[in-house]
Amino acid sequence: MKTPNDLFNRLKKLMPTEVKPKFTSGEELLAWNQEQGRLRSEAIVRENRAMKMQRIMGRSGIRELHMNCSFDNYRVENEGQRKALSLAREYAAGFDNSISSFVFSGRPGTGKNHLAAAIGNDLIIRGKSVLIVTVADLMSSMKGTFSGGSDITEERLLQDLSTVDLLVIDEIGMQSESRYEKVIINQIVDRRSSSKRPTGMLSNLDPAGMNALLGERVMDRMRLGNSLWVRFDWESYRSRVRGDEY
Ligand SMILES: Nc1ncnc2c1ncn2[C@@H]1O[C@H](COP(=O)(O)OP(=O)(O)OP(=O)(O)O)[C@@H](O)[C@H]1O
Repeated sequence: MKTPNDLFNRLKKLMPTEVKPKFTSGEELLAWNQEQGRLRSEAIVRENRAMKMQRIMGRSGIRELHMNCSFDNYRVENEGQRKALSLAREYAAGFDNSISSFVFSGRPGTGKNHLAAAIGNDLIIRGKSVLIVTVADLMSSMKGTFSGGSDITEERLLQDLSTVDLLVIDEIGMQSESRYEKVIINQIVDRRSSSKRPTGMLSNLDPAGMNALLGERVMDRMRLGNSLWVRFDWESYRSRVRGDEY
């Protein structure tokens, strides 16, 4: 059997003298080859992940508006924000192998999406798949699978939603959720928690309101492990957003 050194010596003979190879021995050639294989398989995983997001929502996992939200550009002006920021950072840092979900509830414009996107952006950099989606978008994707022209089934979409590393469901309670919406959210949270995948929820309702809306069964699953529940009860930041800060 040919060794990496035999192969390297043959390559050397074939190579024009002015070409400087990236390696100088058979061992280096082998290591280079293995590294290229590793980089290629990482690229394939990334491509598959991006394709999955496109398939689920027709876009990347975090909306453009929130792509630049980070822990560093979340401004702290009161104790509540300081605590929320620190808990969100801790949540992201401890995400690997964790089953813990999070619920950010409270007033509009207080940074629930900002901190959820900061968690998501941090995880994406670490190679995780993240999808932040509103209930309305979720339902229109589900309903889209019923149309004759759709090439994705309801089951496939549910499966995709249940297997992203972090799914964040936004605007819970914006409309009076229909029975179908409750069943779908129930199924997604159920599937995700039984396969040990965490879910994030963002809502203007308080925990009691979320319980009344989605039911004890779903909200109990959101408490698995060391889950994070934060109340955002300060003034809206929206009037201060200029649009060019990040
Ligand atoms: N503490 C903060 N520092 C910097 N930017 C902030 C802060 N809080 C909120 N923002 C910005 O204000 C805007 C509104 O915040 P965000 O969308 O996170 O609010 P929300 O709590 O999710 O609101 P809603 O309940 O209405 O969806 C965003 O552009 C966000 O980046």
